[in-house]
Parts: sequence; C-alpha cells; structure tokens
Amino acid sequence: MRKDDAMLKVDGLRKVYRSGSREVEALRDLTFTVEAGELVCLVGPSGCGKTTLLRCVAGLLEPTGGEVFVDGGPVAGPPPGMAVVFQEYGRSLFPWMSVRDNVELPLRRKKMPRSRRRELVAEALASVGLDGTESAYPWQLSGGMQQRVAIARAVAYEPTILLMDEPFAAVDAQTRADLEDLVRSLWRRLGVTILFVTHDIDEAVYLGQRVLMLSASPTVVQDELTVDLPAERDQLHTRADPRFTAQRAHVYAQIQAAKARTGTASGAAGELSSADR
Ligand SMILES: Nc1ncnc2c1ncn2[C@@H]1O[C@H](COP(=O)(O)OP(=O)(O)OP(=O)(O)O)[C@@H](O)[C@H]1O
Repeated sequence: MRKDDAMLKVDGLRKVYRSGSREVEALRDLTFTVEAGELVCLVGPSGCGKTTLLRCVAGLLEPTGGEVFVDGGPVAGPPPGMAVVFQEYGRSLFPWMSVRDNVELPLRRKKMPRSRRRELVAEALASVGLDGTESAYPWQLSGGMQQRVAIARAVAYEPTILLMDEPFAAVDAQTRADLEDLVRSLWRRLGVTILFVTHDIDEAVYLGQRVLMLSASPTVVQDELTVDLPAERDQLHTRADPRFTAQRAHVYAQIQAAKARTGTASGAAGELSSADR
C-alpha cells in the first residue's frame, strides 16, 4: 500500500438494481475515503442504500459504476483483510456449531496451526466478555451474547478493516449501549479501521470519529461531520455533553433536509424513468 492511499476509497459508486424492465437506482454517486485506523459511521434514512453500499465494499455485489479500493487494491470479490458483522446475528451464526467452531470457521481459510487458531478464538471470546461459552450453541445464548459471538468471530480473524451493518438494530437498548462501548474499546485496542453503518443518529455521533451523512435515495454523500468529542467516551457523560447534543442536532437536521428534498419520508429508492437512463 502506498503511503497516500486510504484504507478504503469509494469513488463514484453507483448501483442500479435491474429486474425485468424495472430499474431501481439505489446509489447514484458515492465518493468518500476512510483512513487506516479510523472509525467512521455512515448514517442515512431507511432505504437509502446503506446495505447496498456495504455489500459493494465487501465485494458481495458488483457496482453498476465507479470503483471501490481496499488497502490500495480494487475490490473484486471479498477482500482478504476484511471482516463483516451483519445485523441479523441469528442468521450469521450456524446453529449446529458450537460458539468455538463458529468463531474458528473463518480462520480455517487462513493457513495457521490449529493451536494458533484455538488461541485466537479464546482471546477473541475473552475480549468480548464471553470466556467460558466455547462449547455452548448460539441458540442457548441471548441475542446480545450472540451478537458478541459474531463480533468475536470478526476480531479473531484479525482484520485490517471491519464493516458493521446496523449490528445492534435487533438488541435491547441496554445491551446496545454495552455493545457500542465494546466496539469503541476494541477499536482503540486493536487499531482496526471500522466502517459502521447505522440509521441511529445518536449511535453514529457517540461511536464515530467522523460521521458521513447519506441523502435519501438516489443516494449521494450529503454532508460530513468530524466529531468533536473526547476519545474517552461513556454513555452517561458523553451523551449529556452539550457538544454531543449540538452535533446530533446537526446530523438530524441534515437528514431531515435530505428527506424533504426528495419528498420521500420513507426514502424509497429512485425508480428510473426512461429519461434518466
Ligand atoms: N436485490 C434488489 N433488487 C431490487 N431493489 C433492491 C434490491 N436490494 C435493495 N433494493 C432497493 O434499493 C434500495 C436500497 O436498499 P438497501 O437495503 O441498500 O437500503 P438500506 O439503507 O440498507 O435500508 P434500511 O435502512 O431500511 O435497512 C431500496 O429501495 C431497496 O428496495
């Protein structure tokens, strides 16, 4: 990687879904970068294409236009140093495998001795507060614990870049707060680059060093905020900090403005008329 290369570079990304004669322009023209070691949150109205963007970045979906570069190289298929944590932990863990086997699974693709794999699994589970659960099955754990397993699996893989797609949308508020703090502490300890997608404005400002705001569909990066909060954050004090409330109000206003501009409160994707094509 050259020194001036960002860890993630999204350049003019466009995605149009086609099914039969129907075309939906989910992403119009997205350009942004994430530097190595940054924690960037991406926030936008429902249906604005956040998942589409992450799938393009993860090499799971082919863009219609533009390019994605990870660690200086163009993305064509899942990049080797990348791990992804999805929203639906229930579907991302295999119910017939123990916690240990679930966390170890991606490591089998890396050539390393079994003893090292076991070591990484144990360390990762300890880092998310789940030591002792190795032989349990996912369905024996609470939703929050299952999402911790999914995070441990990503951490054990030792990624250089971690994508998180609304990972806490399905857990209760208290668990969510704990998991947010877990992500920040892992990020600070491991120095990994994180792109965290959420529709929750408070979560984006609480977690991020920077917040990228997406417009409603068809989607562009509408605004960007460098978060002015101390690196040491905690749920009680940070959320009561006047800087926090001012910044969340700013992001909220931007997103409302984006929704008003397209006139779609629900943010339905742009159906293409023949004149647009
Ligand atoms: N496979 C597909 N075929 C056709 N249209 C699709 C497909 N996947 C997504 N879309 C459309 O593209 C738009 C963006 O969807 P996407 O799931 O990326 O949005 P999102 O911001 O992640 O949504 P949410 O916040 O509600 O989860 C939506 O309008 C959706 O209907």
